[in-house]
Amino acid sequence: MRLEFTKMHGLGNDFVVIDCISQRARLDTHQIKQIADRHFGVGFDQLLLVEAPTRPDVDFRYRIFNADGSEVQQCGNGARCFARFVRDRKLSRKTKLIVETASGIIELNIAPNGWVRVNMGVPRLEPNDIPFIASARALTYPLDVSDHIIEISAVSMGNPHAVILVDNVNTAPVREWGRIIENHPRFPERVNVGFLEIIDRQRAKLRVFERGSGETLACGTGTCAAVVAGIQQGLLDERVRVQLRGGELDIRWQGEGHPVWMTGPTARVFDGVLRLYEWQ
Ligand SMILES: N[C@@H](CCC[C@H](N)C(=O)O)C(=O)O
Repeated sequence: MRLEFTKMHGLGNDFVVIDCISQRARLDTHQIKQIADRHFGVGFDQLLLVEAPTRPDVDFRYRIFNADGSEVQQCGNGARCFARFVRDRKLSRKTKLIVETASGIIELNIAPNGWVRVNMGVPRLEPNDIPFIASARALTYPLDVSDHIIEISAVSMGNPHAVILVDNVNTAPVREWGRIIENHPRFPERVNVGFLEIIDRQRAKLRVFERGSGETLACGTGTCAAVVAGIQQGLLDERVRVQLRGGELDIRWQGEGHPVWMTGPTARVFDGVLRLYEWQ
């Protein structure tokens, strides 16, 4: 199978993007993991598939796979790259795209400078919607993590997120706790784990240990979830600039029932061709 692809990134969260409208792509989990491999493949945090819509009121279908081959509901940095990809490949001339994902509809607005503003949808905070096992909804929940009881917030941005407040993201146990919390039995579909440091009411720092991919240089949905958790706890204002290891994102949330808006850059790194039969 011969497949053209583009390597892209959003703040260092990197992607292989494949146009499945102009070419036929059927990838199994083994092949996805091989492409994800940074030594034997191309390497990516997520694989993004651009597909024809399954309903008349949207422009495209957007599918997302983690490096471990699992298909997931949402990817914020990927959504911005998706918009840039369809514009660069001339799959659409629209500057506002309506896109279906496994967790619902998102709206992508492309600015002339390549930045993209995304309506990431309304966050869900009920434990069952995340899904997270808890007897009732709360601002924070105690969770047992390697002999500690820590406090986490739980937010769904279409995909599940746990958010932990820390004093310093540089010294936070991102990999150690990230791995444990990702697979914690109270998160039946596993979880992305964000470590949030508040600088002031408009600025924060964040590191994210992503479900199925490990720590990434940035996570768009993780950033939205962390800002939602910070606003809910009265620590952040409605508009927040978040510093991630790979750069900065602008997040706006007007509160419960409103969608989260995320604005950030996109980058195209190179185009390539995969010949999957060579790996068998
Ligand atoms: N990098 C992403 C999130 C990708 C999916 C995540 N790892 C999951 O399993 O839910 C982003 O920018 O949002």
